[in-house]
Amino acid sequence: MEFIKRLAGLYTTVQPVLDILVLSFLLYQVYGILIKTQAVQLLKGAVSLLIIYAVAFILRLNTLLWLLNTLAPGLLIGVAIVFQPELRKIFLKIGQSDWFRMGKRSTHSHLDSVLTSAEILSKRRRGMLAVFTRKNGLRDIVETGTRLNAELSSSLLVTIFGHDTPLHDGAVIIQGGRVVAAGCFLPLSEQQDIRKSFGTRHRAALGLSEETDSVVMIVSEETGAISLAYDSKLYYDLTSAEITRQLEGLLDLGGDSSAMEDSGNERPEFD
Ligand SMILES: Nc1ncnc2c1ncn2[C@@H]1O[C@H](COP(=O)(O)OP(=O)(O)OP(=O)(O)O)[C@@H](O)[C@H]1O
Repeated sequence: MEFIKRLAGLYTTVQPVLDILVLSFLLYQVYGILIKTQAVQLLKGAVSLLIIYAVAFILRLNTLLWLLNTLAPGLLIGVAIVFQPELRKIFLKIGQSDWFRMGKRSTHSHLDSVLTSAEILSKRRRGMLAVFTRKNGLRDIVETGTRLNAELSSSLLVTIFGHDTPLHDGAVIIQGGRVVAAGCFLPLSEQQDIRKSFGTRHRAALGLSEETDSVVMIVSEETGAISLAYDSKLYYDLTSAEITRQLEGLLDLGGDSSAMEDSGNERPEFD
């Protein structure tokens, strides 16, 4: 009995810390999702309205307060309509998050296999789209293609993308060293400021990176450029060393993905 009382006493001390930790974690996750879905505009709008409301409340600007209170339901519906794509992306990310996933993770040799195949395909001017899954599951995307569940190897990827077979059209989904599916259809990005010369392959890679936390490697059929798309950005025409460094960080293989921001020539490719 004494022990339970002590435990309860200890919990009372720890409770505020736990409260703050859980709240910080949730706020951090929400912030991450907002940044990655480019819904910061939505946040800025909401904060501006809150500030106006607070000022009106403190200064007792009754007419403004009345107007804001009257318009609030309409504003909420309006915001939901105007920011429907952003809200959709936020909910998609939350819904697909699999924070407790225990599945196998990608390793260095998986990364090397994909990069080797990308280099071979690049020389042969064959296009490729390879998706590395991270926390978000891609069940819906996998359903659009053909399930393979095959062991990942560079020869398998070169076989898929190097020949005009039905599976070369679309993307392969890679998870934990296995090619889960091929010929998958990815959502197309609607970003306007992406380079005009980019076709649907690059748009599809960018589109998936807007809706999920996946990393997509693209080989351009036209130029042979190897690029990466993640966190709603496209990093065009990277060297093998840059790709390795990025993927090491993004797939938790001991590298540093923040290196992208530090080096000059690796800016996202928009104009
Ligand atoms: N939504 C999509 N999901 C998956 N793959 C797609 C999608 N849209 C296009 N692709 C792939 O991209 C190919 C068309 O590439 P397109 O030439 O339009 O793009 P691109 O970005 O200019 O690339 P490239 O530089 O390789 O020509 C299709 O044959 C198909 O394999």
